[in-house]
Amino acid sequence: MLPHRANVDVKLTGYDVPKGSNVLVNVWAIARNPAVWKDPLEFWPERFADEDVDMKGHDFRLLPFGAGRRVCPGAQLGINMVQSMLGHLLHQFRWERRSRVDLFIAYPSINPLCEEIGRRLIFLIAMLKEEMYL
Ligand code: HEM
Repeated sequence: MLPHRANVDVKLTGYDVPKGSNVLVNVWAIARNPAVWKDPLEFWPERFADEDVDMKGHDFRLLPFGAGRRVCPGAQLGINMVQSMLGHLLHQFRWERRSRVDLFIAYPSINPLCEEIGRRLIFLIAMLKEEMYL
């Protein structure tokens, strides 16, 4: 999650977080935690159809838009845009399932790209942190 800064001394689940600390919620780890999600590394979107998972910040298992006071104000617009884009793709193209696709095995070249993008994002965040309020 985007970094935030504690503006007061606070105790969180037994840990002292001093005022001024940078705080990051590790959503990457939450999403891959088998205690939270069954077979977390499986691409299995039906998992969300089976239970009612709020994605606007009330269910801490899934936080695509963050939570609390700094939750993404564009969440509904984002959801509408994704649905509209998906609808257009489904409408304009004929889709068929050839075989089971493992995205990471099928496109190994994506991995280094993801890592590079990740590195650049971390660099960008570090720069923003210097320049701004993060
Ligand atoms: C699917 C699309 C989107 C995703 C996944 C997304 C995700 C996020 C996340 C994770 C945060 C950080 C929340 C936190 O720190 O707790 C955020 C913040 C923010 N988002 Fe989005 N967002 C999306 C679309 C949009 C759109 C369409 C807009 C505006 C039109 C927008 C405007 C913002 C703004 C202004 C913030 C900063 C809020 C603050 O710090 O007070 N987002 N978003």
